[in-house]
Amino acid sequence: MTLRVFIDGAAGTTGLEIHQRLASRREFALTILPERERKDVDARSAALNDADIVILCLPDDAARDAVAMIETAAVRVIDASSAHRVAAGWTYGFAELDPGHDAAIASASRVSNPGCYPTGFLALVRPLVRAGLVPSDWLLTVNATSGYSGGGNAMIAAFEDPSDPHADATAHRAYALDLAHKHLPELRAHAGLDHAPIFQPSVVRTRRGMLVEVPLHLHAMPGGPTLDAVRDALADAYRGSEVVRVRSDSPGAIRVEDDAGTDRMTLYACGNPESGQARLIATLDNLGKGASGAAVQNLNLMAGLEPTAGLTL
Ligand SMILES: NC(=O)C1=CN([C@@H]2O[C@H](COP(=O)(O)OP(=O)(O)OC[C@H]3O[C@@H](n4cnc5c(N)ncnc54)[C@H](OP(=O)(O)O)[C@@H]3O)[C@@H](O)[C@H]2O)C=CC1
Ligand SMILES: CC(=O)N[C@@H](CCC(=O)OP(=O)(O)O)C(=O)O
Repeated sequence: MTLRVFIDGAAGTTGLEIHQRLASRREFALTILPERERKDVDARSAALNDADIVILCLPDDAARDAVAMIETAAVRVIDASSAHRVAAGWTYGFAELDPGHDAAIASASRVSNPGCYPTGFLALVRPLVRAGLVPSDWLLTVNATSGYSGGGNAMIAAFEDPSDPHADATAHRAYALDLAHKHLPELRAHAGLDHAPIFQPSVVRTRRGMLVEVPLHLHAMPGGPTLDAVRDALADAYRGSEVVRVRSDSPGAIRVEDDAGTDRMTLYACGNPESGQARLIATLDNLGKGASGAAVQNLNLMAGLEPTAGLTL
């Protein structure tokens, strides 16, 4: 059966990438509104209610409005925005979050795609909390770097503006200095932590890619887990996954672009076994596993298809 899929926000960075990934898929009949109608409430309402599955690639407020416009739970939703990531009645769309979580997504009516930074953080931390290696009340920090496409069309235009002589002035910019970034609720809740981490994001002059890092003083933690125990817990959590890969080595350097252009994520447990200090690192593409790739993975699951169909791994 061909499923009718409406991408609301298809002219945006995330929506465009989802459109490109789905354009050649025969299992789906896509609805994309023309430029003159893409913000027309009547046209969007008709498309939203005529679909089997809608994918929202909109700012948070517009995503909430879109959900309110849907008249029946029979229309299933994947929301790429941060509007519903800790909302009751929504399934968090990170298939590898826990064993069996892919089945919860497959049967869900309302699925919220994870944030790009949380995808890296949760992949590193949640299995360690689940295994009891990181206590739920431990205080964590997450340092992260994103390509500028993470800021959508507006940030891409600012970094690439040919008319601005200063457009290339920024190599690296720290932000969210008020420690109130919109990702904090999902970072805490889905990691299973009592306290939100200190979240230190930055954006760099590369178009896409992401590096998310969690430092740990293993020696100070209850039980003093070893670096090997941490690496083994990560390897156990993602054994058999085509999307999330755990490297057993510790390379000399890891680049923000290492997984750019793909829908995969790579995890590392680096550090110094002598001093008992670790640097857990995830690389992914903010527009791949961090957004559009995850949305297509969730769509595949909800449609009962091979989860990795159409993904670049
Ligand atoms: N970029 C990324 O790496 C990631 C983005 N996301 C999330 O995906 C969502 C989309 O982000 P992104 O693609 O980057 O953003 P963009 O700004 O690139 O795209 C958003 C699109 O939504 C359109 N839009 C805004 N309001 C409405 C409306 N009322 N009705 C219809 N269309 C509307 C915009 O049109 P116009 O520009 O004309 O206003 C634009 O085309 C966000 O919620 C973001 O948090 C999630 C993970 C990663
Ligand atoms: C570089 C940059 O600005 N990144 C965005 C995060 C990406 C985004 O808005 O989307 P999600 O919340 O859905 O991940 C930010 O920090 O707000």
